[in-house]
Amino acid sequence: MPAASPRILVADDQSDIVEALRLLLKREFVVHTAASPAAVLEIAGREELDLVLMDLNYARDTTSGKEGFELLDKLRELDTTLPVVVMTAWGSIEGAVEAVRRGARDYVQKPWDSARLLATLRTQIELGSALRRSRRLEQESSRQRAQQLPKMIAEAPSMRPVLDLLERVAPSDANVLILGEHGTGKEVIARRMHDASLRASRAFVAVDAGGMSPGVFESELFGHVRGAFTDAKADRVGCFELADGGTLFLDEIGNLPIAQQAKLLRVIQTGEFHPVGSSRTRRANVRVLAATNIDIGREVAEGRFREDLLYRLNTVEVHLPPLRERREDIAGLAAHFLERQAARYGKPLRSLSPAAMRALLEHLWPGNVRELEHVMERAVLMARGDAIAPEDLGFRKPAAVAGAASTGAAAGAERVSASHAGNAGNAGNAGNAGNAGAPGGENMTLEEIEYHAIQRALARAGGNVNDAAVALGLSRSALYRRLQAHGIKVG
Ligand SMILES: Nc1ncnc2c1ncn2[C@@H]1O[C@H](COP(=O)(O)OP(=O)(O)OP(=O)(O)O)[C@@H](O)[C@H]1O
Repeated sequence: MPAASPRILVADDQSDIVEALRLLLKREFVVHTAASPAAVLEIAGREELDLVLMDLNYARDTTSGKEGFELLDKLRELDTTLPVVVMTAWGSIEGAVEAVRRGARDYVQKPWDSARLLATLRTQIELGSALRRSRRLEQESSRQRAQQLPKMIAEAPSMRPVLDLLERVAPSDANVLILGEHGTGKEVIARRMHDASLRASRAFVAVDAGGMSPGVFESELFGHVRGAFTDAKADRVGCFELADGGTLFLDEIGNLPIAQQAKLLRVIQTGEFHPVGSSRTRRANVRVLAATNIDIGREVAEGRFREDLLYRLNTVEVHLPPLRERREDIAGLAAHFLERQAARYGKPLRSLSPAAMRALLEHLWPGNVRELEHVMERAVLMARGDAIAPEDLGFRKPAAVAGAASTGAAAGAERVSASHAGNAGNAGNAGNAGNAGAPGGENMTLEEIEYHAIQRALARAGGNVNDAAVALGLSRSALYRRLQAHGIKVG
Protein backbone atom coordinates (compact mmCIF):
# COMPACT_ATOMS: atom_id res chain seq x y z
CA MET A 1 0.00 0.00 0.00
CA PRO A 2 1.47 3.40 -0.88
CA ALA A 3 2.50 5.57 2.07
CA ALA A 4 -0.20 8.16 1.49
CA SER A 5 -3.22 5.89 1.04
CA PRO A 6 -6.55 7.64 1.54
CA ARG A 7 -8.30 7.02 4.85
CA ILE A 8 -11.81 5.67 4.81
CA LEU A 9 -14.22 5.11 7.65
CA VAL A 10 -16.72 2.29 7.12
CA ALA A 11 -19.78 2.44 9.37
CA ASP A 12 -22.48 -0.20 9.72
CA ASP A 13 -23.96 -1.95 12.72
CA GLN A 14 -23.76 -5.31 10.96
CA SER A 15 -20.32 -6.66 11.63
CA ASP A 16 -20.31 -9.07 8.69
CA ILE A 17 -20.87 -6.17 6.31
CA VAL A 18 -18.16 -4.10 7.95
CA GLU A 19 -15.74 -7.02 7.71
CA ALA A 20 -16.55 -7.72 4.06
CA LEU A 21 -15.98 -4.05 3.20
CA ARG A 22 -12.79 -3.92 5.20
CA LEU A 23 -11.37 -6.88 3.26
CA LEU A 24 -12.38 -5.33 -0.03
CA LEU A 25 -11.01 -1.87 0.71
CA LYS A 26 -7.90 -2.51 2.73
CA ARG A 27 -5.66 -3.08 -0.28
CA GLU A 28 -6.20 0.45 -1.49
CA PHE A 29 -7.19 2.42 1.59
CA VAL A 30 -6.47 2.75 5.27
CA VAL A 31 -9.75 1.45 6.70
CA HIS A 32 -11.29 2.50 10.02
CA THR A 33 -14.52 0.85 11.13
CA ALA A 34 -17.38 1.88 13.38
CA ALA A 35 -20.60 0.16 14.46
CA SER A 36 -22.51 3.17 15.81
CA PRO A 37 -23.06 6.88 15.06
CA ALA A 38 -21.21 7.76 18.27
CA ALA A 39 -18.17 5.78 17.16
CA VAL A 40 -18.30 7.46 13.73
CA LEU A 41 -18.23 10.91 15.29
CA GLU A 42 -15.48 9.96 17.67
CA ILE A 43 -13.23 8.68 14.87
CA ALA A 44 -14.08 11.55 12.50
CA GLY A 45 -13.20 14.03 15.24
CA ARG A 46 -9.84 12.39 15.82
CA GLU A 47 -8.64 11.17 12.43
CA GLU A 48 -8.13 13.08 9.26
CA LEU A 49 -10.41 11.11 6.95
CA ASP A 50 -10.76 11.24 3.20
CA LEU A 51 -14.18 9.63 3.04
CA VAL A 52 -16.95 8.08 5.16
CA LEU A 53 -18.90 5.14 3.79
CA MET A 54 -21.91 4.69 6.06
CA ASP A 55 -25.13 2.82 6.45
CA LEU A 56 -28.26 4.83 7.25
CA ASN A 57 -29.74 2.47 9.88
CA TYR A 58 -28.12 1.53 13.17
CA ALA A 59 -30.78 0.15 15.49
CA ARG A 60 -31.72 -3.34 14.31
CA ASP A 61 -35.44 -2.69 14.23
CA THR A 62 -35.41 0.55 12.29
CA THR A 63 -35.28 1.15 8.60
CA SER A 64 -36.29 4.81 8.70
CA GLY A 65 -32.76 6.08 8.19
CA LYS A 66 -33.34 8.75 10.86
CA GLU A 67 -30.16 7.96 12.76
CA GLY A 68 -28.23 7.99 9.54
CA PHE A 69 -29.58 11.40 8.53
CA GLU A 70 -28.72 12.85 11.93
CA LEU A 71 -25.24 11.41 11.69
CA LEU A 72 -24.89 12.91 8.24
CA ASP A 73 -25.86 16.35 9.58
CA LYS A 74 -23.30 16.06 12.38
CA LEU A 75 -20.56 15.00 10.00
CA ARG A 76 -21.35 18.02 7.83
CA GLU A 77 -21.07 20.25 10.87
CA LEU A 78 -17.70 18.75 11.65
CA ASP A 79 -16.25 19.14 8.17
CA THR A 80 -18.18 20.25 5.10
CA THR A 81 -15.45 19.02 2.79
CA LEU A 82 -15.48 15.41 4.04
CA PRO A 83 -17.17 13.27 1.38
CA VAL A 84 -19.84 10.89 2.68
CA VAL A 85 -21.19 8.00 0.65
CA VAL A 86 -24.25 6.27 2.07
CA MET A 87 -25.29 2.66 1.75
CA THR A 88 -28.93 1.82 1.39
CA ALA A 89 -30.79 -1.41 1.23
CA TRP A 90 -31.85 -2.53 -2.19
CA GLY A 91 -35.06 -0.77 -3.14
CA SER A 92 -34.99 2.09 -0.64
CA ILE A 93 -34.13 4.80 -3.10
CA GLU A 94 -36.01 7.48 -1.11
CA GLY A 95 -33.48 7.15 1.71
CA ALA A 96 -30.64 7.67 -0.74
CA VAL A 97 -32.31 10.71 -2.24
CA GLU A 98 -32.86 12.26 1.17
CA ALA A 99 -29.25 11.53 2.15
CA VAL A 100 -27.95 13.25 -0.96
CA ARG A 101 -30.25 16.17 -0.26
CA ARG A 102 -28.62 16.43 3.15
CA GLY A 103 -25.15 16.54 1.72
CA ALA A 104 -24.08 12.95 1.03
CA ARG A 105 -22.01 12.93 -2.15
CA ASP A 106 -23.25 9.63 -3.50
CA TYR A 107 -24.91 6.39 -2.52
CA VAL A 108 -24.46 2.68 -3.14
CA GLN A 109 -27.04 -0.01 -2.86
CA LYS A 110 -26.55 -3.24 -0.99
CA PRO A 111 -25.52 -5.75 -2.08
CA TRP A 112 -22.81 -3.77 -3.76
CA ASP A 113 -20.89 -4.39 -6.93
CA SER A 114 -17.25 -4.28 -5.83
CA ALA A 115 -15.83 -2.62 -8.92
CA ARG A 116 -18.52 0.04 -8.94
CA LEU A 117 -18.15 0.69 -5.25
CA LEU A 118 -14.39 1.14 -5.61
CA ALA A 119 -14.85 3.48 -8.57
CA THR A 120 -17.39 5.57 -6.63
CA LEU A 121 -15.11 5.84 -3.62
CA ARG A 122 -12.07 6.81 -5.70
CA THR A 123 -14.03 9.51 -7.51
CA GLN A 124 -15.43 10.97 -4.31
CA ILE A 125 -12.03 10.97 -2.61
CA GLU A 126 -10.53 12.81 -5.54
CA LEU A 127 -13.34 15.35 -5.68
CA GLY A 128 -13.10 15.82 -1.92
CA SER A 129 -9.40 16.53 -2.02
CA ALA A 130 -9.88 18.97 -4.91
CA LEU A 131 -12.59 20.73 -2.90
CA ARG A 132 -10.37 20.93 0.15
CA ARG A 133 -7.54 22.29 -1.91
CA SER A 134 -9.66 25.02 -3.45
CA ARG A 135 -11.06 25.96 -0.03
CA ARG A 136 -7.54 26.30 1.25
CA LEU A 137 -6.56 28.43 -1.70
CA GLU A 138 -9.55 30.68 -1.19
CA GLN A 139 -8.68 31.11 2.46
CA GLU A 140 -5.07 31.83 1.64
CA SER A 141 -5.88 34.44 -0.95
CA SER A 142 -8.49 36.19 1.13
CA ARG A 143 -5.95 36.28 3.96
CA GLN A 144 -3.48 37.84 1.56
CA ARG A 145 -6.02 40.34 0.30
CA ALA A 146 -6.95 41.31 3.83
CA GLN A 147 -3.40 42.40 4.45
CA GLN A 148 -3.35 46.07 3.76
CA LEU A 149 -1.28 47.31 0.90
CA PRO A 150 1.61 49.07 2.62
CA LYS A 151 1.91 52.77 2.05
CA MET A 152 4.88 53.77 -0.01
CA ILE A 153 6.68 57.06 0.43
CA ALA A 154 8.78 57.85 -2.63
CA GLU A 155 9.22 61.56 -3.31
CA ALA A 156 12.99 61.64 -3.62
CA PRO A 157 14.36 62.23 -7.15
CA SER A 158 16.40 59.03 -6.84
CA MET A 159 13.12 57.12 -6.55
CA ARG A 160 11.85 58.50 -9.86
CA PRO A 161 13.36 55.72 -12.02
CA VAL A 162 11.93 53.14 -9.64
CA LEU A 163 8.43 54.60 -9.92
CA ASP A 164 8.73 54.89 -13.70
CA LEU A 165 9.74 51.28 -14.00
CA LEU A 166 7.01 50.23 -11.62
CA GLU A 167 4.44 51.97 -13.75
CA ARG A 168 5.72 50.49 -16.97
CA VAL A 169 6.41 46.89 -16.04
CA ALA A 170 3.87 46.21 -13.32
CA PRO A 171 0.98 45.48 -15.71
CA SER A 172 3.12 43.16 -17.84
CA ASP A 173 3.77 39.61 -16.85
CA ALA A 174 7.52 40.13 -16.89
CA ASN A 175 9.60 38.58 -14.18
CA VAL A 176 11.31 41.33 -12.21
CA LEU A 177 14.45 41.22 -10.09
CA ILE A 178 14.47 43.83 -7.35
CA LEU A 179 17.91 44.81 -6.12
CA GLY A 180 18.75 46.86 -3.07
CA GLU A 181 20.30 46.79 0.37
CA HIS A 182 18.54 45.29 3.36
CA GLY A 183 15.44 47.16 4.42
CA THR A 184 15.17 49.40 1.36
CA GLY A 185 11.60 48.33 0.65
CA LYS A 186 12.04 45.54 -1.88
CA GLU A 187 8.98 43.72 -0.65
CA VAL A 188 6.97 46.94 -0.68
CA ILE A 189 7.85 47.35 -4.37
CA ALA A 190 6.94 43.74 -5.10
CA ARG A 191 3.52 44.20 -3.50
CA ARG A 192 2.93 47.38 -5.47
CA MET A 193 3.90 45.62 -8.64
CA HIS A 194 1.42 42.85 -7.94
CA ASP A 195 -1.27 45.32 -7.04
CA ALA A 196 -0.83 47.23 -10.27
CA SER A 197 -0.90 44.06 -12.36
CA LEU A 198 -3.73 42.11 -13.96
CA ARG A 199 -3.10 39.53 -11.26
CA ALA A 200 -4.07 41.92 -8.48
CA SER A 201 -7.22 40.03 -7.55
CA ARG A 202 -5.25 36.82 -7.09
CA ALA A 203 -2.76 35.83 -4.43
CA PHE A 204 0.52 37.55 -3.65
CA VAL A 205 2.68 34.97 -1.93
CA ALA A 206 5.98 36.00 -0.37
CA VAL A 207 8.60 33.45 0.59
CA ASP A 208 12.11 33.77 1.95
CA ALA A 209 13.99 31.65 -0.55
CA GLY A 210 17.38 32.04 1.06
CA GLY A 211 16.67 30.96 4.58
CA MET A 212 15.35 27.44 4.18
CA SER A 213 16.97 24.03 4.47
CA PRO A 214 16.78 22.00 1.23
CA GLY A 215 14.00 19.66 2.42
CA VAL A 216 11.86 22.53 3.66
CA PHE A 217 12.43 24.51 0.48
CA GLU A 218 10.85 21.88 -1.73
CA SER A 219 7.83 21.27 0.39
CA GLU A 220 7.36 25.03 0.92
CA LEU A 221 7.49 25.78 -2.80
CA PHE A 222 5.96 22.67 -4.33
CA GLY A 223 3.92 21.29 -1.44
CA HIS A 224 3.85 17.70 -0.28
CA VAL A 225 1.40 14.86 -0.01
CA ARG A 226 0.47 13.15 3.20
CA GLY A 227 3.01 10.52 4.13
CA ALA A 228 5.79 12.03 1.98
CA PHE A 229 7.90 12.16 5.12
CA THR A 230 7.45 11.43 8.80
CA ASP A 231 5.90 14.76 9.75
CA ALA A 232 3.72 15.03 6.67
CA LYS A 233 0.42 14.33 8.41
CA ALA A 234 -1.67 16.00 5.75
CA ASP A 235 -1.33 17.28 2.21
CA ARG A 236 0.30 20.67 2.03
CA VAL A 237 -0.21 23.19 -0.72
CA GLY A 238 3.06 24.76 -1.85
CA CYS A 239 3.70 28.41 -2.67
CA PHE A 240 3.60 27.85 -6.43
CA GLU A 241 0.13 26.43 -6.18
CA LEU A 242 -0.98 29.12 -3.72
CA ALA A 243 0.24 31.77 -6.11
CA ASP A 244 -1.43 30.19 -9.17
CA GLY A 245 -2.83 33.02 -11.26
CA GLY A 246 -1.05 35.50 -9.01
CA THR A 247 2.44 36.54 -7.99
CA LEU A 248 5.19 34.70 -6.15
CA PHE A 249 7.75 36.91 -4.43
CA LEU A 250 11.04 35.11 -3.79
CA ASP A 251 13.02 37.15 -1.30
CA GLU A 252 16.75 36.63 -0.68
CA ILE A 253 17.06 34.77 -3.97
CA GLY A 254 20.83 35.36 -4.04
CA ASN A 255 21.21 33.05 -1.06
CA LEU A 256 19.42 30.13 -2.67
CA PRO A 257 21.72 27.09 -2.67
CA ILE A 258 22.76 25.89 -6.10
CA ALA A 259 20.90 22.56 -5.87
CA GLN A 260 17.63 24.37 -5.28
CA GLN A 261 18.38 26.82 -8.09
CA ALA A 262 18.15 23.94 -10.57
CA LYS A 263 14.75 22.93 -9.24
CA LEU A 264 13.44 26.47 -9.30
CA LEU A 265 14.71 26.98 -12.84
CA ARG A 266 12.83 23.91 -14.05
CA VAL A 267 9.55 25.11 -12.60
CA ILE A 268 9.97 28.60 -14.00
CA GLN A 269 10.77 27.16 -17.44
CA THR A 270 7.95 24.64 -17.59
CA GLY A 271 5.35 25.88 -15.11
CA GLU A 272 5.22 22.28 -13.91
CA PHE A 273 6.18 20.75 -10.61
CA HIS A 274 5.62 17.75 -8.37
CA PRO A 275 4.64 18.00 -4.74
CA VAL A 276 7.12 16.09 -2.57
CA GLY A 277 6.06 12.44 -2.43
CA SER A 278 3.76 12.66 -5.43
CA SER A 279 4.38 11.65 -9.00
CA ARG A 280 1.46 13.66 -10.35
CA THR A 281 2.48 16.69 -12.33
CA ARG A 282 0.90 19.97 -11.27
CA ARG A 283 0.87 23.18 -13.23
CA ALA A 284 0.81 26.74 -11.99
CA ASN A 285 0.66 30.03 -13.81
CA VAL A 286 2.79 32.28 -11.67
CA ARG A 287 4.56 35.59 -12.15
CA VAL A 288 7.84 35.52 -10.29
CA LEU A 289 9.25 38.60 -8.62
CA ALA A 290 12.59 38.05 -6.92
CA ALA A 291 14.76 40.20 -4.69
CA THR A 292 18.25 40.16 -3.33
CA ASN A 293 20.58 42.45 -1.44
CA ILE A 294 23.74 40.78 -2.64
CA ASP A 295 25.72 41.41 -5.81
CA ILE A 296 24.12 38.73 -7.95
CA GLY A 297 26.42 39.43 -10.90
CA ARG A 298 29.37 38.50 -8.72
CA GLU A 299 27.56 35.39 -7.51
CA VAL A 300 27.20 34.34 -11.16
CA ALA A 301 30.82 35.19 -11.97
CA GLU A 302 32.02 33.13 -9.03
CA GLY A 303 29.84 30.16 -9.89
CA ARG A 304 27.46 30.39 -6.96
CA PHE A 305 24.41 31.43 -8.93
CA ARG A 306 23.20 29.91 -12.19
CA GLU A 307 23.32 32.35 -15.03
CA ASP A 308 20.37 30.68 -16.80
CA LEU A 309 18.24 31.18 -13.68
CA LEU A 310 19.31 34.80 -13.41
CA TYR A 311 18.19 35.37 -17.01
CA ARG A 312 14.81 33.93 -16.19
CA LEU A 313 14.43 36.15 -13.15
CA ASN A 314 15.78 39.46 -14.36
CA THR A 315 13.76 40.18 -17.46
CA VAL A 316 13.59 43.60 -15.83
CA GLU A 317 15.78 44.83 -12.98
CA VAL A 318 14.76 47.45 -10.45
CA HIS A 319 17.45 49.08 -8.33
CA LEU A 320 16.22 50.49 -5.06
CA PRO A 321 18.51 53.22 -3.74
CA PRO A 322 19.62 53.05 -0.10
CA LEU A 323 18.03 55.61 2.20
CA ARG A 324 21.25 57.66 2.32
CA GLU A 325 20.72 58.31 -1.39
CA ARG A 326 17.12 59.38 -0.95
CA ARG A 327 17.40 61.73 1.97
CA GLU A 328 14.43 63.75 0.70
CA ASP A 329 12.22 60.88 1.85
CA ILE A 330 13.49 60.76 5.43
CA ALA A 331 11.03 63.36 6.73
CA GLY A 332 8.07 61.79 4.97
CA LEU A 333 8.96 58.29 6.10
CA ALA A 334 9.56 59.47 9.66
CA ALA A 335 6.15 61.17 9.76
CA HIS A 336 4.53 58.07 8.32
CA PHE A 337 6.12 55.76 10.90
CA LEU A 338 5.42 58.23 13.70
CA GLU A 339 1.74 58.22 12.88
CA ARG A 340 1.59 54.45 12.61
CA GLN A 341 3.51 53.67 15.78
CA ALA A 342 1.74 56.37 17.80
CA ALA A 343 -1.60 54.84 16.82
CA ARG A 344 -0.31 51.37 17.62
CA TYR A 345 0.91 52.31 21.08
CA GLY A 346 -1.95 54.71 21.76
CA LYS A 347 0.33 57.71 22.29
CA PRO A 348 -0.83 61.24 21.48
CA LEU A 349 2.34 62.11 19.57
CA ARG A 350 2.03 64.49 16.69
CA SER A 351 5.44 65.64 15.61
CA LEU A 352 9.19 65.55 15.77
CA SER A 353 11.05 68.41 17.36
CA PRO A 354 13.23 70.32 14.87
CA ALA A 355 16.35 69.01 16.60
CA ALA A 356 15.09 65.43 16.33
CA MET A 357 14.35 65.94 12.66
CA ARG A 358 17.85 67.33 12.13
CA ALA A 359 19.34 64.25 13.81
CA LEU A 360 17.31 61.99 11.53
CA LEU A 361 18.40 63.87 8.45
CA GLU A 362 22.04 63.65 9.44
CA HIS A 363 22.03 59.98 10.30
CA LEU A 364 23.62 57.56 7.82
CA TRP A 365 20.90 54.88 7.88
CA PRO A 366 22.94 51.78 7.17
CA GLY A 367 19.82 49.76 7.95
CA ASN A 368 17.74 51.84 5.55
CA VAL A 369 13.97 52.28 5.83
CA ARG A 370 13.62 49.39 8.26
CA GLU A 371 16.14 51.06 10.58
CA LEU A 372 14.18 54.30 10.40
CA GLU A 373 11.03 52.39 11.23
CA HIS A 374 12.70 50.83 14.27
CA VAL A 375 14.14 54.14 15.42
CA MET A 376 10.70 55.73 15.20
CA GLU A 377 9.10 52.87 17.09
CA ARG A 378 11.63 53.26 19.87
CA ALA A 379 11.19 57.02 19.87
CA VAL A 380 7.41 56.71 20.18
CA LEU A 381 7.85 54.43 23.16
CA MET A 382 10.43 56.67 24.82
CA ALA A 383 8.83 60.06 24.18
CA ARG A 384 7.36 61.89 27.16
CA GLY A 385 5.82 64.99 25.60
CA ASP A 386 3.73 65.31 22.47
CA ALA A 387 6.75 65.72 20.22
CA ILE A 388 9.73 63.43 19.71
CA ALA A 389 12.92 64.88 21.20
CA PRO A 390 16.39 64.05 19.84
CA GLU A 391 17.26 61.90 22.85
CA ASP A 392 14.18 59.73 22.20
CA LEU A 393 15.85 58.54 19.02
CA GLY A 394 18.49 56.60 20.88
CA PHE A 395 21.40 58.00 18.89
CA ARG A 396 24.64 58.43 20.78
CA LYS A 397 25.44 61.83 22.17
CA PRO A 398 27.83 63.87 20.03
CA ALA A 399 30.10 65.11 22.80
CA ALA A 400 30.58 61.68 24.28
CA VAL A 401 31.20 59.95 21.00
CA ALA A 402 34.88 59.21 21.28
CA GLY A 403 34.69 57.86 24.79
CA ALA A 404 31.38 56.12 24.44
CA ALA A 405 32.20 54.46 21.19
CA SER A 406 35.58 53.22 22.34
CA THR A 407 33.80 51.10 24.91
CA GLY A 408 31.59 49.73 22.16
CA ALA A 409 31.99 46.23 20.80
CA ALA A 410 32.53 47.10 17.17
CA ALA A 411 35.99 48.06 16.08
CA GLY A 412 34.58 49.91 13.09
CA ALA A 413 32.54 52.17 15.32
CA GLU A 414 35.61 52.95 17.40
CA ARG A 415 37.58 54.01 14.41
CA VAL A 416 34.88 56.25 13.09
CA SER A 417 34.23 57.97 16.35
CA ALA A 418 37.96 58.44 16.89
CA SER A 419 38.12 60.19 13.56
CA HIS A 420 35.54 62.63 14.79
CA ALA A 421 37.18 63.37 18.09
CA GLY A 422 39.09 66.21 16.52
CA ASN A 423 36.00 67.40 14.78
CA ALA A 424 33.90 68.43 17.71
CA GLY A 425 32.82 71.51 15.79
CA ASN A 426 30.66 69.35 13.63
CA ALA A 427 28.74 67.88 16.48
CA GLY A 428 25.74 66.68 14.51
CA ASN A 429 27.74 64.55 12.14
CA ALA A 430 29.96 63.23 14.85
CA GLY A 431 26.90 61.99 16.62
CA ASN A 432 25.82 60.09 13.59
CA ALA A 433 29.18 58.55 13.03
CA GLY A 434 29.25 57.22 16.53
CA ASN A 435 25.95 55.68 15.73
CA ALA A 436 27.31 53.42 13.05
CA GLY A 437 27.17 50.48 15.37
CA ALA A 438 24.24 51.72 17.44
CA PRO A 439 20.47 51.13 17.32
CA GLY A 440 19.70 50.54 13.67
CA GLY A 441 23.16 49.23 13.09
CA GLU A 442 22.97 46.58 15.73
CA ASN A 443 22.08 44.00 13.14
CA MET A 444 25.01 44.94 10.95
CA THR A 445 28.02 42.72 10.50
CA LEU A 446 31.46 44.04 11.33
CA GLU A 447 32.11 44.16 7.62
CA GLU A 448 29.07 46.36 7.01
CA ILE A 449 30.09 48.67 9.84
CA GLU A 450 33.54 48.96 8.32
CA TYR A 451 32.04 49.65 4.90
CA HIS A 452 29.96 52.51 6.23
CA ALA A 453 32.82 53.86 8.32
CA ILE A 454 35.01 54.03 5.23
CA GLN A 455 32.29 55.60 3.11
CA ARG A 456 31.73 58.18 5.77
CA ALA A 457 35.41 59.01 6.22
CA LEU A 458 35.79 59.39 2.47
CA ALA A 459 32.79 61.65 2.23
CA ARG A 460 34.11 63.82 5.02
CA ALA A 461 37.53 63.96 3.43
CA GLY A 462 35.99 65.01 0.12
CA GLY A 463 37.21 61.79 -1.50
CA ASN A 464 40.83 62.29 -0.47
CA VAL A 465 42.17 58.84 0.42
CA ASN A 466 45.14 60.18 2.42
CA ASP A 467 42.91 62.25 4.68
CA ALA A 468 40.39 59.46 5.03
CA ALA A 469 43.15 57.03 5.99
CA VAL A 470 44.45 59.43 8.66
CA ALA A 471 40.92 59.90 10.00
CA LEU A 472 40.40 56.14 10.13
CA GLY A 473 43.76 55.50 11.76
CA LEU A 474 44.87 53.36 8.83
CA SER A 475 47.86 53.47 6.53
CA ARG A 476 47.14 54.57 3.00
CA SER A 477 47.80 51.10 1.59
CA ALA A 478 45.69 49.45 4.26
CA LEU A 479 42.82 51.71 3.31
CA TYR A 480 43.32 50.89 -0.40
CA ARG A 481 43.17 47.19 0.37
CA ARG A 482 39.92 47.70 2.22
CA LEU A 483 38.50 49.89 -0.54
CA GLN A 484 39.20 47.11 -2.97
CA ALA A 485 37.71 44.46 -0.70
CA HIS A 486 34.52 46.50 -0.38
CA GLY A 487 34.42 47.38 -4.05
CA ILE A 488 34.46 51.11 -3.26
CA LYS A 489 35.70 53.25 -6.12
CA VAL A 490 37.39 56.55 -5.41
CA GLY A 491 37.71 59.59 -7.65
N1 LIG B 1 8.87 53.62 0.54
C1 LIG B 1 8.40 53.14 1.69
N2 LIG B 1 7.35 53.77 2.28
C2 LIG B 1 6.87 53.31 3.45
N3 LIG B 1 7.36 52.27 4.12
C3 LIG B 1 8.40 51.60 3.58
C4 LIG B 1 8.96 52.02 2.34
N4 LIG B 1 9.98 51.20 2.06
C5 LIG B 1 10.05 50.30 3.06
N5 LIG B 1 9.10 50.53 3.98
C6 LIG B 1 8.90 49.77 5.23
O1 LIG B 1 10.19 49.40 5.71
C7 LIG B 1 10.23 48.04 6.13
C8 LIG B 1 11.23 47.27 5.31
O2 LIG B 1 10.78 47.14 3.98
P1 LIG B 1 10.88 45.78 3.16
O3 LIG B 1 10.63 44.61 4.04
O4 LIG B 1 10.07 45.91 1.94
O5 LIG B 1 12.42 45.82 2.79
P2 LIG B 1 13.29 44.73 2.03
O6 LIG B 1 14.21 45.49 1.14
O7 LIG B 1 12.41 43.72 1.41
O8 LIG B 1 14.10 44.13 3.23
P3 LIG B 1 15.03 42.80 3.26
O9 LIG B 1 16.13 42.98 2.27
O10 LIG B 1 15.55 42.77 4.65
O11 LIG B 1 14.11 41.66 2.92
C9 LIG B 1 8.82 47.54 5.99
O12 LIG B 1 8.17 47.64 7.23
C10 LIG B 1 8.19 48.46 4.98
O13 LIG B 1 6.80 48.58 5.17
